[in-house]
Amino acid sequence: MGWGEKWPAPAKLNLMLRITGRRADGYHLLQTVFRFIDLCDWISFSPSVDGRVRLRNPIPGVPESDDLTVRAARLLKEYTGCAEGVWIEIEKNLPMGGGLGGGSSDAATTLLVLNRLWGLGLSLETLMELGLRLGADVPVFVFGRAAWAEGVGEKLVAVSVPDRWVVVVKPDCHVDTRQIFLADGLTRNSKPITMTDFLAGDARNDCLSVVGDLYPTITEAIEALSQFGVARLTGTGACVFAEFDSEDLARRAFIELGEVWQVYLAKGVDRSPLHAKLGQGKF
Ligand SMILES: C[C@@](CO)(OP(=O)(O)O)[C@H](O)COP(=O)(O)OP(=O)(O)OC[C@H]1O[C@@H](n2ccc(N)nc2=O)[C@H](O)[C@@H]1O
Ligand SMILES: Nc1ncnc2c1ncn2[C@@H]1O[C@H](COP(=O)(O)OP(=O)(O)O)[C@@H](O)[C@H]1O
Repeated sequence: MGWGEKWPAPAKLNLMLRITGRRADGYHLLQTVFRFIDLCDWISFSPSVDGRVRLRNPIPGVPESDDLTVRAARLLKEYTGCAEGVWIEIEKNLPMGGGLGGGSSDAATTLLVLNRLWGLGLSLETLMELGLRLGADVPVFVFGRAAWAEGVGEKLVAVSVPDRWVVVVKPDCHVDTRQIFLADGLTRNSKPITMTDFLAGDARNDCLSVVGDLYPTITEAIEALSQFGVARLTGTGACVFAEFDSEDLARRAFIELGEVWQVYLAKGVDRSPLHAKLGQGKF
């Protein structure tokens, strides 16, 4: 591997999401199943001579120093004392505020790739801990496997979920995760379930009722997608998705829904495309 290569930052889906409690600091305790899809942002890195971390193409509306890739690179420097600098370039394909975890995935790709390029030798566990400081969704992207998650999403156990084709519909709205977790009507006391319960079909998302009330277009997207398959909300939205056993069925839904909605056709994968590219071995 070398400088200048493009590295994938895949999207995730929450195949179910239950809120089972709340910590003293206000963060919510969850049970969720994460799986990756082969829809990706792409990030490349080149060395800078002045030791600074800079973005070649800041995302409109996101100040450079707030960008999760910049924050991830600065955190690595601060944690290790590394004096290197880097130029980061992001090819942004994943919708923001969509519940696909794009910003978190960009951060994880930055942590894993710079750890290699800068020769820092940090373990996956350490990178997951650093990731958690950036956001609750970052650890799973560092982990790189479909996972059953608890805590705020940092207690992860690898799981295998069936291979599926996926259609994702992106309603024309951005959902603020914080706003959903602050909502009065949010269910916060769901009974914990097991992976067996999930596999038997218990796959609801506790955020859906609040999200649907606040954003009627998300309810409409669920209704539209339900004509083709079982439609679910990922994370706190805005995206909704359905899984299909065959590419043909998925493609039919993708084409028909694409006449009205912003849609994506993707394949579910158990292993993150980033980890597949990084290969086995030491992080
Ligand atoms: C709930 C999930 C499921 O994947 O939703 P999505 O963001 O993917 O839609 C995530 O865990 C979200 O993770 P992430 O998007 O990284 O959230 P963070 O930046 O850590 O938190 C944003 C805000 O949401 C609230 N928050 C987040 C996670 C959590 N378990 N409990 C919370 O109460 C907190 O108020 C926090 O300030
Ligand atoms: N590299 C990045 N890509 C996307 N969003 C980013 C990035 N860096 C910071 N953000 C901020 O994080 C917010 C959530 O983005 P994102 O992870 O795409 O959504 P979600 O958590 O709903 O999947 C964005 O609205 C943006 O303000």
